[in-house]
Amino acid sequence: MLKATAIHKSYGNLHILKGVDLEVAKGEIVAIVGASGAGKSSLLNILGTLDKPDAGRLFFNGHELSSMNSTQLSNFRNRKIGFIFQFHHLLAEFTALENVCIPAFIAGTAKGVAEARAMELLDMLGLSDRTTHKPNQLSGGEQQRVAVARALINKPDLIFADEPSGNLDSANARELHELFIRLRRDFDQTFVIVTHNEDLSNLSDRKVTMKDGLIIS
Ligand SMILES: Nc1ncnc2c1ncn2[C@@H]1O[C@H](COP(=O)(O)OP(=O)(O)OP(=O)(O)O)[C@@H](O)[C@H]1O
Repeated sequence: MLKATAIHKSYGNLHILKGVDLEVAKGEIVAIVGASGAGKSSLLNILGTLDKPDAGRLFFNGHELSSMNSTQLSNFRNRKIGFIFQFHHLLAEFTALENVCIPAFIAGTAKGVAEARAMELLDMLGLSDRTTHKPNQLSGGEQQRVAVARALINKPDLIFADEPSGNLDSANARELHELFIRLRRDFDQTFVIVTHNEDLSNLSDRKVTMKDGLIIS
């Protein structure tokens, strides 16, 4: 599904990614682990097309992404990729339902269709009685599950998550990890997850370890 070859990235004179190769197959949960500063988030941002590599190639289902212009890339991101971050980045003035719908509206989905799908997702994630709550009326675990529903609304092929349970207590973290496993089992959902959480990396199908800008195992 995803193939990255010889990815390089520097910030100023800091060479952060030094030739990273990675392939991810459909239905896999890949955890990227490694010490702080190893380049995990930088790699995830490049794989998710949020940032551009200085050198290297990126393919998605055989299509080369490096040749797309920025409009094509944002369309691609909106339709094919979901993101979950450590801090959920929900919009404070919108309800849970509205937050989940936003990527669908950006993709041009009709309001009724988007809301029906958002309700279905919120229900699946145990949030059917929280749809009209605003983010500050939700617990941390609930906020992160709303962010998961938002990531899923456009039925993305691939979800990138950066420390998704980094801000959760252990019970909520465990619940989120089980949700990822359930989404993979029931929907063959593919994930690439940067995490320091051993529970999550142990639950994943494959652990990729980074050190000093390279994948070492
Ligand atoms: N936009 C940027 N400008 C300058 N330096 C950056 C930028 N983004 C990352 N870096 C630097 O690149 C290095 C790798 O950062 P990155 O966030 O990819 O590491 P990480 O492995 O995800 O670390 P952590 O586990 O602490 O999140 C760090 O030294 C960081 O300071």
